[in-house]
Parts: sequence; structure tokens; C-alpha cells
Amino acid sequence: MIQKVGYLGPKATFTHLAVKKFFQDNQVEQIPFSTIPSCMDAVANGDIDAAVVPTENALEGSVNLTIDYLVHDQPLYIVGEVIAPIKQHLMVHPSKALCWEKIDRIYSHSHAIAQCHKFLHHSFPHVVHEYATSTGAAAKYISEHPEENIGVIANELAAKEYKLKIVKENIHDYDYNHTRFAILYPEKEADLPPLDGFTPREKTTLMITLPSDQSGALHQVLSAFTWRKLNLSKIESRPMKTGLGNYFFIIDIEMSMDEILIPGAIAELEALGCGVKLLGTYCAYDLK
Ligand SMILES: O=C(O)C(=O)C[C@]1(C(=O)O)C=C[C@@H](O)C=C1
Repeated sequence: MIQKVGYLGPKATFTHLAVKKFFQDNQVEQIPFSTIPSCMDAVANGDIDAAVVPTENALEGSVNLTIDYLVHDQPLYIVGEVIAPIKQHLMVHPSKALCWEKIDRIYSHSHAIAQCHKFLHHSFPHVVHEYATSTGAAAKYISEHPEENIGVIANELAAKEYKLKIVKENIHDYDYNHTRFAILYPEKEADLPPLDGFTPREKTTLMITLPSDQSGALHQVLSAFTWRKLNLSKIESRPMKTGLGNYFFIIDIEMSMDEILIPGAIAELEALGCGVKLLGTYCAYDLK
């Protein structure tokens, strides 16, 4: 039973919004952490029951910190996924509301800044970018430092929470700006309530390593899924961090774990000399 849920804080980050959307009216305690790894460590240590972490943004791609920490350091399971819309706004301290065009720094999470690059390039070409641990952390900082001439990129809830003035709405460069968030848990299955009003998609995520120096290995991996008609919605490589050219692959299968097809594909991959690890089999909700 999930009672305590950790997220990248402070209050009013996008990850906090994802927690609120996913757990709706369920009475879960929502606990902020200053980094994604510290939040994942807290699940592994038993201080909290689950963590909600960003895994991929439609404009910026994977959140490498989350994927790498999950694979290399903290082996938790993905037990749920939400895809949430991301609307970035430019905000300032209310005392700067009339002179916001004169800001000399832009402060936010690196992903949020990256999602607004074209806007920043055209509207503030000479303004320095500074990275915060989260959009919420940037908003909190500026609320406590009214003397600084900073613009922050964050969401509407952060403007409310930290009493900031939104001076330019929807500054993300492309309309379709959504982020995927995973719910991480120490066991394969968590008793998660279904999300009212949404139809989930079933998914399974695997981590695969290839045998070394075997030509056509990736092709063979893909064939193990293809001839079983297992639909893949994502394949991504990340460095193993053991040497240039060594990668692991994250593969999303559009189906929950069954008793025949996915275990058959895994057995075939293992017979080829691949390493295969189940990262999770879960329901994914697109919140639109
Ligand atoms: O800084 C936040 O508000 C976060 O929740 C982190 C994060 C990310 O890591 O991508 C989450 C969603 C948005 O894409 C921007 C930032």
C-alpha cells in the first residue's frame, strides 16, 4: 500500500503536479526531495513507499539522470506511468512586474530552459541562463530574493505557491510539450488504484545489454520481438559507462507481461548472450 510518495521538490514542480494528478484524491503523503537520486534512495531505504520521477520529455528527450540512476545505482521497478502536459511560463517577483523586460538572468531547471530555447533566443538573446535543481526551486529562490533581477521559468502552480507574477505565458517552443513520469516502487507490483476517467495502455519496459563483438546483435534483438508481433514504442541507447561504444538499451513493449510472448523473447535474447532485466510492467496514462 502506497502511503508516502516522494518527488523532486520543492512544492509546485512539474513532478509535484504529476503526483497530484496520479494520486488524485487518494490520501497519500507527498514528500519533496531536492534531487531525483535522493528521492529514489529514500524508496530503497524504506523512508518512503514510492517515488514519482520524470523519465522523458517530448522536446528534450530522456531525463538521463533518472534512467542512469535506475539502471546503474538504484534498481527499483516502474509500476505506473503518467504523461502530463507541460506549460512553461516566464515569471518574476511582483516588485519587478513593470520592468520584467530588463531581467539580466533566467533561472530554471535545465530541461525547462531547453524547452524554451527559441523563445529565449529571440526575446532575451543577451540574458544569462542559470540552472536550478527544479523549476519549483527557481521559483522559491526568486520569491526569497526580490532584489535580484531574475526571470524564472516554471508552471502556474509555482507562480501561485511562491506569489510570483507571470509576465509571459506558454513560452515553450512547441505546442506538444509533454513529459512522461514513472512511479518507482521496490517491488514488481504495487496495488495502484486506476485513474478515474482515463483508459490506461499496458506497457513493459526492459533493459538489454548486447553480447560484445557480435555483429548484427541489435538486429537479432529486434527480430526476437518482431516475429512475435510484439509492438515496441521506444528503443533508446545509453552508455554503459564502461568504455566508448558500450551501451545498454531501454525497450518499451506495448503489452503487459504475459506468460508466453515476453518470457519467450527474453529467453531468446538470453540464449543470444544478451543481458535482460525487467524494469517494470505497468499501466500508462496519457493525461492529455
Ligand atoms: O523542475 C521540475 O519542475 C521538474 O519536475 C523536472 C522536469 C524534468 O526533469 O524534465 C519535469 C518536467 C519538465 O519537463 C521540466 C522539468
